[in-house]
Amino acid sequence: MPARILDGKAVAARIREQLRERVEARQAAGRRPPGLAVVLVGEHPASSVYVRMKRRDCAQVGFDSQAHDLPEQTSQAELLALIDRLNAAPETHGILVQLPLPRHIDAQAVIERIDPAKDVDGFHPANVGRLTLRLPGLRSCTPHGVMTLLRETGEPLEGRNAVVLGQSNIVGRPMALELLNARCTVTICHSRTRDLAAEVGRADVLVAAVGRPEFVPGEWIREGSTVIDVGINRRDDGSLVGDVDYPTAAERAAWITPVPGGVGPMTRATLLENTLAAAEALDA
Ligand SMILES: Nc1nc2c(c(=O)[nH]1)N[C@@H](CN(C=O)c1ccc(C(=O)N[C@@H](CCC(=O)O)C(=O)O)cc1)CN2
Ligand SMILES: [Mg+2]
Repeated sequence: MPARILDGKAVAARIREQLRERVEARQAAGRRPPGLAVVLVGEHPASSVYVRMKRRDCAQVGFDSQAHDLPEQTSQAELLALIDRLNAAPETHGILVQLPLPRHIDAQAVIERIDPAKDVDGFHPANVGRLTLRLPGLRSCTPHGVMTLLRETGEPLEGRNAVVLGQSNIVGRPMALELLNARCTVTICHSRTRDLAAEVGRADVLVAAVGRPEFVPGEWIREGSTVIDVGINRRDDGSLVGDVDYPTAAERAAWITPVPGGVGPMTRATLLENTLAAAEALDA
């Protein structure tokens, strides 16, 4: 039986519709719309695309989308000064600084300058710490979105073997914590992992976030597993592929995310959810 598709695009559209209704209700009660400041430094081509999509999503659900497009030469001090202003602005509930930043800027210093209550990316150490301790807080969008998507399968996660490929701060590490909090048995694999094929073969739930096109062959995939592909790799012909070899993996998995249309739209929908949650908490 070929795998069933976990359609992130459709789930994200449903989330946006629910958010639009909640924003309408908020405004009917005389409250301001959630405000999201999206900060883009320089002209990284993929980042420009993602930022445009995020701003379009905001408009669709009735958020106040606040654009801050800064030149490549922006200094770290100038960027930190902008963050300070946004931290203090009552109309700004969420602050997102698109990554990667130009090399002359220390991204970690920028992340740590954002008020944790407005850190809708969930990257601030305070929010990562809260996730680690199973305390409520703003949770990183891609892993949080993956958890929403996993719920769509209707299959319980408790006790399942989850394998995360990749240990980045944005995806791999928070993803492993999310799965642990859902009471999976979690393995994180990275470049020093000895027998990747064997580890992947034990995965009831596999999350691939290595950033290498079609890195995971279908023959590694456990029969009947759930395969979540976080990779978004652009091929020379302009098309997108994930980190998993989709056609062969889909022959063995029970559920699989497509690329595009899987995790990417869920990352963006979760950003909107986080922004509304931040607005509700800040304006309470
Ligand atoms: N501040 C942040 N920077 C970055 C993040 C992040 O979560 N916060 N993640 C990635 C990029 N990213 C969000 O910014 C992102 C990438 C892709 C998509 C998406 O919707 N992809 C579509 C395809 C888009 C296309 O056609 O190119 C899909 O997968 O269907 C959403 C978010 C790095 N930086
Ligand atoms: Mg995708």
